[in-house]
Amino acid sequence: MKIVLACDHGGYELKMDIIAHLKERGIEVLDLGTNNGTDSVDYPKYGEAAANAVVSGEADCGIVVCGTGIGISYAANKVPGIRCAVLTDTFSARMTKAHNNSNMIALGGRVVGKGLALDIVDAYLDTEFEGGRHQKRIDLLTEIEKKHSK
Ligand SMILES: O=C(CO)[C@H](O)[C@H](O)COP(=O)(O)O
Repeated sequence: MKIVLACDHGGYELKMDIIAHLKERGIEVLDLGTNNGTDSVDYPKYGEAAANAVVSGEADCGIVVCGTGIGISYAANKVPGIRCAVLTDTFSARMTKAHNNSNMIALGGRVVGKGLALDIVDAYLDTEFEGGRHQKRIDLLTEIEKKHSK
């Protein structure tokens, strides 16, 4: 499995903690920046870049981090085919895979601490999509996307 990560300056430290954790788990990582927490950068570029890596198949899923997780999730969700959830708890982390089959998650470096963030990442990665009635709902989401991309 290969996971793409990207962040802005507000998410840099947490992203690096997540990368270290993923490597400990033996997971391959693609890091698209930003590369420090001091220079101010614009989260839309990083969210889009990570999302592109997911929809192209270069990565299996993505984790993006900004100050709150919100702005960078907006950017990722603008890319057709992306379902990116902002997460602050482990129950939602499990559900967003089991029910929503999210292919990206977003975290806030100024919101969640390292311990909780790593638990969220593990809960997301270790849960399987349940399919069934949930697939029908995801298909409905895709229909909305298609309708509005004309
Ligand atoms: O959380 C974010 C977007 O949702 C950004 O990280 C945040 O807005 C950056 O703020 P600043 O430029 O003041 O560091």
